[in-house]
Amino acid sequence: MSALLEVTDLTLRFGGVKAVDGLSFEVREGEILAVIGPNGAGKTSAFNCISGFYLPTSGSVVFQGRSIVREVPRLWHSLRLVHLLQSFGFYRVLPSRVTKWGMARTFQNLRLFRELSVLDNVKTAMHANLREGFWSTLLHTPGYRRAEAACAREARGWLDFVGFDDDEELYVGQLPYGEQRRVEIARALATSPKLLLLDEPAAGLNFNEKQALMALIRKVRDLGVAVVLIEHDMGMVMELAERIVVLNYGREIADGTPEEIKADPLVIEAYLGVDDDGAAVDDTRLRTGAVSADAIAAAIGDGAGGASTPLPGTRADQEGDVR
Ligand SMILES: Nc1ncnc2c1ncn2[C@@H]1O[C@H](COP(=O)(O)OP(=O)(O)OP(=O)(O)O)[C@@H](O)[C@H]1O
Repeated sequence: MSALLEVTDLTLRFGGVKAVDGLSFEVREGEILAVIGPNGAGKTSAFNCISGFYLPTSGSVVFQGRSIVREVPRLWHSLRLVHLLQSFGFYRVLPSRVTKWGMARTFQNLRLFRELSVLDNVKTAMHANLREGFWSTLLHTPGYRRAEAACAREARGWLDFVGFDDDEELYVGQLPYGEQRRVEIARALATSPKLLLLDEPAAGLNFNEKQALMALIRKVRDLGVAVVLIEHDMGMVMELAERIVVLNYGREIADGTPEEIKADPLVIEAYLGVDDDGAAVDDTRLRTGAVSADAIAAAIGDGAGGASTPLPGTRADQEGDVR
């Protein structure tokens, strides 16, 4: 499988904070890749750089051979004109363009038009591709009406694909949270992506909804669309992802199959930190069996919708939260 997306040495600073620190990874065509890491590890910041919402401090992002992040000449840096130029669209590719190139995304906090109907929300994703001009739109010419009808048909097709079977004329704001998530995925798919980025798609979903979401993500992959998801539900990640990239403090600390990741001491340490003696859960203690990899993997994962079982005496146990 060839690389669809190549992220190289990506760095994003917020003042003194390095949210993303020299991150490099690639996404292959048609794969399901999970990006995991403790809270604040830089996952969403990386997504925002990749999809054109944030301008990284340095590094490159190449999607289907096209550069999303463009090198800014040193002169502009020294004249401190970088941000001014970028705000006018120079040296950057805007998110709308990235979407046209075939990358779609959803957000950690849903970004739907709550006052629009379900169908209209999905149609908005296709309007950018409508060829009808100003006058035909204003005059509602037969050509415009045909294009609109085709757009509505396609939007219904995507709603059907994601399993939305409620009333398409309801305002999105009237829908339960799980249904809104489906609509957001339908809207992303309506842009005909080659790569779909999902930011915590299972957040707030119950067990059955998570199961349905996993089935949907596999269905999307079967269309030939690569899916990259940020997710805290380790049960879901381990079951769904073909490959996992793990971040900690903005850096990649591991990249491998779910089995490799579960057994990786750095990953375990990143999630569990120190034990009650203040000692890091390190490789030696794992090898000697003082802490078993399986037990820690169970603590990292909470099953798709199930309850988590932190190890006694770990930070997760003390805080009551393994995210
Ligand atoms: N707009 C911002 N301004 C300043 N600092 C920010 C901003 N966005 C994120 N950060 C900081 O960057 C770091 C990475 O945050 P980010 O949200 O990318 O992490 P994350 O892995 O997605 O976390 P979570 O799993 O909690 O969503 C954190 O230290 C965060 O406080």
